Parts: sequence; C-alpha cells; structure tokens
Amino acid sequence: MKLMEVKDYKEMSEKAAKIIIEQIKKKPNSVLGLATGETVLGTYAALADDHRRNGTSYERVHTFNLDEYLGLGPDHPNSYHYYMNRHLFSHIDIPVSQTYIPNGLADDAEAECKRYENLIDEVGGIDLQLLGIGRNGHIGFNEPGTPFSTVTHVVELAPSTRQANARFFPTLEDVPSKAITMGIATIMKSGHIILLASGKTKAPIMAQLFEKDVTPLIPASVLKTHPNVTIIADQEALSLVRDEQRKVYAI
Ligand SMILES: N[C@@H]1[C@@H](O)[C@H](O)[C@@H](COP(=O)(O)O)O[C@@H]1O
Repeated sequence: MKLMEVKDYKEMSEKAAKIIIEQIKKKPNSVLGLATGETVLGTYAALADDHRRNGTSYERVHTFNLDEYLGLGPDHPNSYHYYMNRHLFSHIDIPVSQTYIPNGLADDAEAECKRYENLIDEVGGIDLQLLGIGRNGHIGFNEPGTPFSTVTHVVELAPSTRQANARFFPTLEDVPSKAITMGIATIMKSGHIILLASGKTKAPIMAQLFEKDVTPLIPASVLKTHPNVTIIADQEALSLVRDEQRKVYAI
C-alpha cells in the first residue's frame, strides 16, 4: 500500500485521473473497475475534460462498476447506472455495450451475481480498480464483517451506510436496503487498486485503516495485503493519521 498525500479534493481528482489516463494509453483495451459516490465525481469530471481536450479514447476499454442498489433500474435517478451515464459514460466515447454494472432489477439476484463475476473473469480481470471508502471502512458495499473470500454477492446495507447515502435520496426511507456488490475477493483480483479519500468525514476511518491490523471489521484493511495499491488522500482525510504512519506508506 502506497500513500500519495495531496492538498485537496481537486488535486486528488487530478492525480487519480492521470493514473487512469496513463493506464489507457499504456493498454488501450484496459478493463477499469469503477466506483460511485461523491469522492470519485471530480475524477470523472477530469476524465471527461481530458477526453474533450486531448481525445483520449475509451473505444476499446471495458468497465465494471463495483455495485448497484437492488430494486433500482437504469432510469432511476438514484441508481448507479444513472449516475455513471450522467457523470462519465455520456461524456466519453466508450461503447455502452462495454460498460457493465450489476442489474438491480434482476429477477434472480443470486444468478445475476454469478453472471457478473463470470463476466469479469471472461474479459481477463480488472486492470485498474477505483475505490472510495465508506465511513465504516466499506469498499464497494462490503460492510464490516464481510469475509475476505466473498465474490459478487447480495448485501443487506448497514444502517450507517443507508444514513450516509441518504443525502442522495429524497428521504432515508427511499434508500434501498439491499445491493449487489463485487466481493472483497473480486476487488482483490484487480491488478492495481486506487483508493481515494477526501474530507473530514473520512478522517476517523483513515486513521483506523493506517493504525489497525488487517481485519474484516475494517473491510478496506484487506488492501494492505494487495501488492499494488495506491491511496490518494487529501490533508483533511489524513488529519487524524499520525506522522509516523504516513511516513511508512508515503510514496
Ligand atoms: N457503495 C459506495 C461506495 O462504492 C463508495 O466508495 C462509498 C463512499 O461514498 P462517498 O464517496 O460518497 O463518500 O460509499 C458508497 O456506499
């Protein structure tokens, strides 16, 4: 795990976009793993901007999103399908047929999980996975306590996660209680993982991530066992991490 400490959200987003663009230049048929939430919005805006200005092409890229709410279809404004179309896919030249997100309306959610996991393997696995971190340490929607061996599966969302994500919905009751998410083992199969963290709300969990040993109670802690992880975090998110810890991981 390597730590890239940046000043603020803007710098975090620019650095993340730069790594993604370099990956695509190096391997035009890259498979990207994508996240949703507020943290990655700036990265997507930077990728869209780069595509407009420099013409970086996504024609041969495939993308797999981490997760989707169960019960929300692509046209629902709170679905992750909708989010991805709005914030990234409609701004770049990626063929829609090469963008994969779990189907939140699948009749058989378990079968959908299997199909999704197989699709990732069929394209040869994810080259570069982008991650945010939940305030309780979740990655994707893998809540604390999830075994590290899990592949794509259906999850019951933690009350704190529904609460944290309620800001995107009209009311808390509108936040679905279940989702499909890549599992921790799915995420760990990726060649390179970038985890982004910005702002004071992430400071307590970032401190835990650096201080504590690897434990399923902090799902993101599994990243310490992956050979190629880059954390890009801003000063606010790192404000509770001790200097000694920062030095251990600093690039
Ligand atoms: N399922 C998503 C995660 O993929 C995301 O990384 C995380 C952080 O979200 P945010 O960036 O809005 O803080 O929470 C959500 O629940």
